[in-house]
Amino acid sequence: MLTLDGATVRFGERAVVDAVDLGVAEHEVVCVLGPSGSGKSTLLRVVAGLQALSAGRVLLGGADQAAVPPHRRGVGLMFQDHQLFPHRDVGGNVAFGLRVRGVRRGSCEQRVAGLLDLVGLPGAQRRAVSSLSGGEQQRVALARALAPQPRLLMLDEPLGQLDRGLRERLAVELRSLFSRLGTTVLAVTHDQGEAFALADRVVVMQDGRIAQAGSPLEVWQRPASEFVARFLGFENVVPATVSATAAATPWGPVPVPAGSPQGEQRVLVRPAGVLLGGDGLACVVTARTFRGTHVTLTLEPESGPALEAECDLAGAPEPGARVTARFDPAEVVVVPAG
Ligand SMILES: Nc1ncnc2c1ncn2[C@@H]1O[C@H](COP(=O)(O)OP(=O)(O)OP(=O)(O)O)[C@@H](O)[C@H]1O
Repeated sequence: MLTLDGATVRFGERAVVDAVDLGVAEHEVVCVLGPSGSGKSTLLRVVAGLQALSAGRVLLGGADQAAVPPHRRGVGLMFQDHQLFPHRDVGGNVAFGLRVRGVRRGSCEQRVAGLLDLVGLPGAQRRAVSSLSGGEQQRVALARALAPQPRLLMLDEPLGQLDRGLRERLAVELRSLFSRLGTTVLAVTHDQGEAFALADRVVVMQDGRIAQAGSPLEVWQRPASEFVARFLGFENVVPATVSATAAATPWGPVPVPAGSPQGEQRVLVRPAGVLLGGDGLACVVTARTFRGTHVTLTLEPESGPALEAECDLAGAPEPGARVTARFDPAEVVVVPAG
């Protein structure tokens, strides 16, 4: 459906999108994830035809888009601030793309009603946009983007403005909606939870380049670099010298899975892999955070940086308690620095 081939955008000397190769298959939902300024929005603008390439190609359905203006590309774009027309009602907003394409009033009204059902706002045609909550406005913006049946739907921080609870719920709803409709989606977000809930495939960007691409599970289980690991929120990452199945780290020896890369690397220990008790690294508990199903502890070890540990609600030690920490190799990943 979509192929980016060495796509590069330079502003002055700086490549904001740097030789990106990326494919999106029909019916696939791909989420581009990355910190602010990593080039995500520019990438979407390139595909939409709103930003010219300095080098490389954009192909849609196999056809080079270099000479195709934005309105002829058949892509829908939904921005983070949803940009609804405040003076049109909900129906007028959803119908906008249909009316400009010359769809007749009767079939237009039918389509609008169907789309509002689809996004969970049945019968909302005559409501004023200003009377809607943030989440409802988001749904209207989505219905408007879906209305012309774009072959590729692009979402820029689709749930960015909403509070966390609503964002998670809408991400799950969107995912099921897209799979029912068979929509091909390229979304960008800086929120890993949103990306993981929405996507078949996640693409992590770092300074205009792809740092890692894979299924949410692959990326979560095996971050490709220290950058990706930290971006996903993993804090337990230290320099390490790996030899066979042990790594020398500032925390002392850490067991690593067989087949791990050897030599100077970084070691990531997932919080669930920091086990309390037994013969291990002496630590003091400095913080305890309740997470609903478990407790996250911050430990200050006798050597090395702070450690984050996850443990059961029952019997979780209090701040100030002295504990020992061991490491479960199943939760340890050796990653390259960078
Ligand atoms: N027209 C422009 N001229 C110069 N620099 C630009 C232009 N557009 C974007 N940039 C720069 O390119 C970089 C990438 O911007 P982009 O908006 O693609 O990042 P992003 O990953 O989408 O960030 P955010 O999550 O904050 O929206 C930023 O440093 C930005 O300042």
